[in-house]
Amino acid sequence: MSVAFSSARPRSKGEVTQQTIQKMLDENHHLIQCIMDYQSKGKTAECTQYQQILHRNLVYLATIADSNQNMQSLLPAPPTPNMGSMGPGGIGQSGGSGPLHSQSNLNDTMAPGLPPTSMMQSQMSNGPSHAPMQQQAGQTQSAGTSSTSLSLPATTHGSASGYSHPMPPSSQGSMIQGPGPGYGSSSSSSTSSRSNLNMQSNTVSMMHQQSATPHYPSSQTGGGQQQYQGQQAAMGMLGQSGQGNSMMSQRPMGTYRPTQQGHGEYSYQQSSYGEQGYERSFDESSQHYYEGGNSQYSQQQPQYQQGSGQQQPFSQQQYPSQQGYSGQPQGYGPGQGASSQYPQYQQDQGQQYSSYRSSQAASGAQTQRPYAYQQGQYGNYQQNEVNCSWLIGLRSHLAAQRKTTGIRNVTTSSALCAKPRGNSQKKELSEKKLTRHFVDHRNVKLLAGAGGKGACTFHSEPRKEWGGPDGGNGGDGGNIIIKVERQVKSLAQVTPVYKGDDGDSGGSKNCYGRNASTTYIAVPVGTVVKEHGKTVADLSQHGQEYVAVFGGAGGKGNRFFLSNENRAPMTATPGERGQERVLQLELRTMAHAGLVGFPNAGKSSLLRAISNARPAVAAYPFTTLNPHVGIVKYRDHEQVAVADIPGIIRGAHLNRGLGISFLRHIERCRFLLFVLDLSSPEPWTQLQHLRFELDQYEPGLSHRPHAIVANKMDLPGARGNIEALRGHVAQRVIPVSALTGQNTEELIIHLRELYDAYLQTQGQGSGEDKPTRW
Ligand SMILES: Nc1nc2c(ncn2[C@@H]2O[C@H](COP(=O)(O)OP(=O)(O)OP(=O)(O)O)[C@@H](O)[C@H]2O)c(=O)[nH]1
Ligand SMILES: [Mg+2]
Repeated sequence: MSVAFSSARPRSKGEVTQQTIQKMLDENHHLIQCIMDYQSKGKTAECTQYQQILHRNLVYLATIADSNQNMQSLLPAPPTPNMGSMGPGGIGQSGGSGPLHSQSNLNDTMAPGLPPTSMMQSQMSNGPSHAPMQQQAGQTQSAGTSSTSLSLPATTHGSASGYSHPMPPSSQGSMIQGPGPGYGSSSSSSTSSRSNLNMQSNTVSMMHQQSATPHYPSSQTGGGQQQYQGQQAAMGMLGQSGQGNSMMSQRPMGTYRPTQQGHGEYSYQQSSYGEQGYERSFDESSQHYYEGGNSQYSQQQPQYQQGSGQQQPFSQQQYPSQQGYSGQPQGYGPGQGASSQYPQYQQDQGQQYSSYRSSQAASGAQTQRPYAYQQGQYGNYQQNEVNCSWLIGLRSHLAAQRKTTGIRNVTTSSALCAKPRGNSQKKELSEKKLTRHFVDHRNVKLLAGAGGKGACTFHSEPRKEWGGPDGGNGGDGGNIIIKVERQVKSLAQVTPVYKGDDGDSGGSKNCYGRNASTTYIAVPVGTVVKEHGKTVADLSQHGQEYVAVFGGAGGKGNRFFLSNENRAPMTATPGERGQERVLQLELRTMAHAGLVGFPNAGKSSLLRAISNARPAVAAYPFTTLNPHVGIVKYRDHEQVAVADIPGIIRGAHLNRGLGISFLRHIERCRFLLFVLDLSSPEPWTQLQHLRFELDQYEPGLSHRPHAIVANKMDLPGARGNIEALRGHVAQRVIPVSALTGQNTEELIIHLRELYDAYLQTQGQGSGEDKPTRW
């Protein structure tokens, strides 16, 4: 630790006087005002700049404080009655003997002009209880052990010889390393953290001092309390560093700062930073820098508390989050009965730290300190009260301003910062829009690309004037291919005319023209290509292609006509024209079963009841204007596709109603479900008309495997019709209610029976195309 201080000392650049520090404090004050001004004006960039400068100053001040604190070792022990028996100092720091203490070295390099007083020492240091320890350490080191903290053995702090507290090593060591199970730092980790101390010693010291400072206070009297508050504020100003405070006021002195403990705390501090997910940058980190000190402070306290078995329940209450300490060894009892000693201080402390820390934790920690310093000793700190207050204000200001201005305040990766999105569930398209986008018939004119013309050129170059013909051939024209794409659901995107690309012309130097690229027309699965009413292609599988028109061949260049008879052919042919066709594209819905019925029979309702499809349902005819396909799933993962076909009325084959154009969708259905409205009179007549219309569209279509679904059984009169219907038809009748879902299970089971029967016929090689398995 001492090495860390030594490394920081050069930064002070010469003699540091109280005037210098005061000047810097004034500068900080000015900076704060500027920051607030800019903040109010909304100039965040300037704000950030000034905040960084301020942070730098604060760190610098803390560094000076660190470098000067070791004067403590020269100073007499503070008048603490508890010192010998309790507290960290009482803990015995006998170890001054340890090589870890570099107090003697630091004394040599102590800044001149700093008035070391016992009072200051006591104020700054962590306490009187440490003073003896440090003295002892100094003595021991002068006896020859002048090694620095760099020579710390790679052992735990508690066991380090240089920091041999008289107490059981386990107590201090466990506290420093910490952490215990709750923090999980091991001795190796604490050791490794030590290696970083050179860089972070200031931080350590500041944080440590912060934690140490509150111990003095033992605010016993009201007047002294006020003084102490000033002192506390100063601490808050300088990164809540007690050292900084002492520096400002009195040039002070070494705080109580057992080096190893500082290391240990530091190492713990590092881990705590990691746990807190530090992702803020400079100005933000500065805040946490102090907060870290604070937290460290609050974490350190429990260690002491736990050292005293009597305080343990209290500490647990105050630090519920640090239950990992509960298993710490005890017997390090500085704070016996201290909690009742500083009730007022607790309150004040809580107020001071309330802006960035749980005041209760801090105050609770304070109460563990037995160091009963007299308030009179802090009289010199009164002069800093103003500075303290405004720096305390600064912190709260900065914290508040960061929040208001959003300067590096949050991480955008947080879910809380994510842009709120609306309901991801898209609104269902209305039937009208669906109809507009659903096209199941197209006439297309296809013109393949023409071939490129051949070139007629002759080679010529110096000394080779007659190089012969070198005209290249033209490229072939582009084909047009109709290709099935699974993603395409209708023929809406098919345009009336397609023109293939022409091939490039040939060039000189025997350059051939480039062949034109192929033009693809994407169509949905189930598209039938017809020409003059005759089916030329049935595209029922994804990826199937049909070359509708071929591009023209490219022309020949004059090089092609070179012969012995004609050494200089002047002939070059143009490219051929591409093929031209007019085709009809028809989409036939691919489904296993088709729902056929009159309008308002409840087809769409039934499909909704037995599948996941969501066709529109309304109490008016021709609600459904294009087919919808739903999938009925079974436990054995078999799936049956059911298509909802627009309603058919009597005379549909004469183009009444919607006509029978949509009946093409039934063509691919392997079995049919005739849906009858049982609430209507004589429902069997509906079945007769439906069959008639189907046969008008395609003879024999009504004789496909089918079932009769008697819908709307929930309505009155339907039950009477069911028996009459059964008397008129020989096929199976399944009474259901699509509205209530009544008996839909029987329909689903029967659907599976039809499906299985269909599969069996397929297995026997009926020769029919197998519908796409959904
Ligand atoms: N009470 C009762 N009403 C039903 C039942 N099934 C359908 N409906 C009603 O009948 C009306 C027509 O239902 P749809 O499912 O749109 O009939 P559809 O056969 O698809 O009609 P189109 O699409 O025009 O051919 C709606 O008001 C439904 O609520 C049923 O089982 N019981
Ligand atoms: Mg419908």
